[in-house]
Amino acid sequence: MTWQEQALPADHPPVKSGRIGVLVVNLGTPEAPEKGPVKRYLAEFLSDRRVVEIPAIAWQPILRGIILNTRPKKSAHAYKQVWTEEGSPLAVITRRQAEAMQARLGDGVLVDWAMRYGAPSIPDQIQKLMDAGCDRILLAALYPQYSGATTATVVDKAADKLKEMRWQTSLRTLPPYHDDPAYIDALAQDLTRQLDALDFEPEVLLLSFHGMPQRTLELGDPYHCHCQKTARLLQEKMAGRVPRFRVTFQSRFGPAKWLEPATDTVISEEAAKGTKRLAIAAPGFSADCLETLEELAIQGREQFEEEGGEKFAALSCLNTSDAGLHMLETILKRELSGWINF
Ligand SMILES: C=CC1=C(C)c2cc3[nH]c(cc4nc(cc5[nH]c(cc1n2)c(C)c5CCC(=O)O)C(CCC(=O)O)=C4C)c(C)c3C=C
Ligand SMILES: [Fe+2]
Ligand SMILES: [Fe+2]
Repeated sequence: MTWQEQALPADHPPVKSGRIGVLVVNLGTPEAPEKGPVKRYLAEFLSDRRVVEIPAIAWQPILRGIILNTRPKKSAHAYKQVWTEEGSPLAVITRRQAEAMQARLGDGVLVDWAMRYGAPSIPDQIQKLMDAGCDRILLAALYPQYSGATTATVVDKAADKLKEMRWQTSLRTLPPYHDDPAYIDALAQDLTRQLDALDFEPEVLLLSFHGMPQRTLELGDPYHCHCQKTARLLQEKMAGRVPRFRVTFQSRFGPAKWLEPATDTVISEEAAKGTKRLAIAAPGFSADCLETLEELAIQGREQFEEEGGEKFAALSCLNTSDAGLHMLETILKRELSGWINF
């Protein structure tokens, strides 16, 4: 009998079987569009020190005393307007993206998905992949533009899980892809397809990115620069398809100064100067979610029409479009190279 054939002691930890896992991650979303689940979700999200960079001793009383007593009701109402039979759009689309990647990457890898806040959690999904024999995992947070509040906190959460282990899985993380030709091409192709299908020609296309506190830019977070670079490359690629592009930042939260110009301010400015036909895209979101479906498609439209606009279109995110899936397949395969060659 060779040593490889000897039985392991009963209490021996499971032997990993050399499989490769991919964990697709996005922000997270409540379990239901009701006050209780929204409150639990917001409590977890807004307690993350990467998201709200105020010392806990000052922030937690504000969060627990004010925000978690007022915002959940309002947010639950907003979630109700976009909720689907299968659940929250962000979770449903992320799951479908992972399923599509499993089909495209083949049996050589196991693809699963997780939410940074809420369920399925990153630690549970890492455990699941390891239980299935993965000793190498590619952690793919689907944020094209890097920020401490999004990309870094996903890595922190995975590292918290690995901290518990004697025998860790190897981990790779997907780099930001804000200027990757595969991403820019996918956006240009998919937005052009959607513009071609409209029954009007927009005078302006707003490129609306999620906002961040202005302070994060001053502290060196590359997020703002990544958004600007995505926008510049996309405008170059789509040159001539719409007369004007404008970069804006949405979803301001709290009283601090956020990145400008704000999307709602720009919608007002455009309406005030007589723009009648406006389209809006959200290239920083890899999946449609509350921020695109409610804030842009519902509130944005209402605002533009009330202020004198006539034609409005909120374009979809890459989601599971052909262009979007092709892009994800390209960047995941590239990141897996050396582990598995396609
Ligand atoms: C795409 C990148 C995102 C960045 C950067 C980001 C920063 C950021 N967000 C908040 C506060 C909130 N964001 C909320 C929702 C939300 N945010 C993102 C993405 C980014 N956030 C997504 C995809 C979503 C949608 C989630 C969904 O369920 O569909 C919310 C919750 C909704 C609400 O109550 O309005 C809050 C709050 C901060 C403070 C921040 C940067 C520091
Ligand atoms: Fe956010
Ligand atoms: Fe910048």
